[in-house]
Amino acid sequence: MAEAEQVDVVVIGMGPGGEHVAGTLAEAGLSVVGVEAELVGGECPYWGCVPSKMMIRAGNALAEARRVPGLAGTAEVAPDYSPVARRIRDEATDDWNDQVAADRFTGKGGRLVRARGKLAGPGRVEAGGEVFAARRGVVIATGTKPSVPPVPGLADVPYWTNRDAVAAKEPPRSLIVLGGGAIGLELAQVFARFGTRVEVVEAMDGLLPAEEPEAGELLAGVLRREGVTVRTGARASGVRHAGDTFTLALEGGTEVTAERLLVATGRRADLSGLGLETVGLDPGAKALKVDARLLAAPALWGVGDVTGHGAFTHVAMYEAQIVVRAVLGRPGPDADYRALPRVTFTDPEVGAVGLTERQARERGLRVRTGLARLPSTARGWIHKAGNEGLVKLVEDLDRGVLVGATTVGPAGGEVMYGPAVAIQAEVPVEALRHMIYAYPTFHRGVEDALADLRAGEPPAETSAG
Ligand SMILES: Cc1cc2nc3c(=O)[nH]c(=O)nc-3n(C[C@H](O)[C@H](O)[C@H](O)COP(=O)(O)OP(=O)(O)OC[C@H]3O[C@@H](n4cnc5c(N)ncnc54)[C@H](O)[C@@H]3O)c2cc1C
Ligand SMILES: NC(=O)c1ccc[n+]([C@@H]2O[C@H](COP(=O)([O-])OP(=O)(O)OC[C@H]3O[C@@H](n4cnc5c(N)ncnc54)[C@H](O)[C@@H]3O)[C@@H](O)[C@H]2O)c1
Repeated sequence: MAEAEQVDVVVIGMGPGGEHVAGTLAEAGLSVVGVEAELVGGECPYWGCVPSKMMIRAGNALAEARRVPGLAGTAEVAPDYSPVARRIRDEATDDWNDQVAADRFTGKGGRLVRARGKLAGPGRVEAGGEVFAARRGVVIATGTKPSVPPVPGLADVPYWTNRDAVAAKEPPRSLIVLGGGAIGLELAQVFARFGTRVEVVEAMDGLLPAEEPEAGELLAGVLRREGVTVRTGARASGVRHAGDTFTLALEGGTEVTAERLLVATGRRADLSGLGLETVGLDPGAKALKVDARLLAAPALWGVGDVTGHGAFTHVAMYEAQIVVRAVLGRPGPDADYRALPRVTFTDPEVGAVGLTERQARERGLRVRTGLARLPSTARGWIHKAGNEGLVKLVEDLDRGVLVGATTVGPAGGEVMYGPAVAIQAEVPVEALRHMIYAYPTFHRGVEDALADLRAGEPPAETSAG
């Protein structure tokens, strides 16, 4: 084996999490090797957040134009996907070329190794035929891959993942979306708005099943009104592909056909091949288990999707900051996921933070919930077309603080920020009730939901004690 080159830190995986750790440490003067098998920047800029949000921006523009009748006259809407495809190539991905990102890292003094990296014992990493010995430690930030369910026939057909959907130059004529989570719903709505006949097939009883059921129900109604077929509680029993048609068979005998099939049934960390066994860790685990300092083993940190704390770029960046502090020996708080925010960028957006009612009850909390419907607020009523939304709050009755909030609406992701601060800072609900909420904003729905918490108080005999 080649003699090991001494460096300070090796980062395996240069997505948003790894790139932030590696770049910041290199800027701080450490000798840092960043190992990347595909593109520096990872899933988010090339096949995830950024291009998908460009698609959504375009779809939303079409939807707003279609809302002109009844509000402001007439508008002729003729969808054309080519500006979207062009923008994804020219502005988001440089045609899937990461030179700018690679230069950004090496410009900070880092060394990039384009290869698949793996551990070769504590503090040692093999990559591209070289071995590195890291004095301060190794960071694993290898992200996730699409998780493809074991539906008979699926592995043998040319299904799409998010990568194919983002790279498409035209919307398909028809599309089956397997999975009604964040990826499935965001992309289903965009393509439908560009004229694709879309059918969403979700195994659980509602859309976005990890979030409050009220949010999934509201979204299902919106999508159906936009012409999307939504099937929930639908289990796929087989898939076949012939000519240019996919046929998805559902338990119960129904068959669904379309030109394309998008599999959006979650993501999984792939720990095999990372050499985790060489440091005494389980390569068959579902995620890299880390502690509140993001340590998986002595001087071995995990960052981002691979840790299983929530597959979001903001989680990767947050964890990266904690690891940077740890490597540099700077003080700072442990990781704290109480106010973990999520936004599904459908229209309406589904903002969520902290616990759902169900999660709070499962933790044994005595909860009280409050719900406000956006169309009943002044701003929602004024907004009219496209005003679907709600605010749902979950209070820990014993502590008198919010532990969860869901904010669905035209600006649902932005409205969530207020409740997020309240949850993180444990602001008493009593104090939230006596704040001034600007009129007529969408976030006044939070005030209404707080009032509903009061109205929804359990009867005196059960609430005592
Ligand atoms: C369609 C879509 C839309 C999304 N939208 C949003 C959004 O709006 N907001 C949001 O917060 N999140 C969104 N996400 C999630 C977001 O993309 C991820 O949470 C984020 O990219 C995770 O960053 P990461 O650094 O953990 O991993 P990744 O971005 O997955 O990067 C990991 C990197 O490691 C590399 N790698 C893996 N194994 C090795 C190895 N052995 N050696 C070397 N390199 C390796 C990979 O090639 C990859 O570049 C979206 C995801 C998808 C798919
Ligand atoms: N806006 C955002 O922040 C954003 C956008 C896209 C993705 N992401 C991240 O990427 C992750 C992955 O997204 P995703 O949508 O693939 O996963 P997801 O876990 O959010 O949703 C997957 C859905 O597929 C369903 N499903 C699983 N197996 C199925 C089957 N055999 N048949 C039918 N349905 C099935 C699940 O019940 C679930 O509803 C998200 O959880 C999120 O963390 C974030």
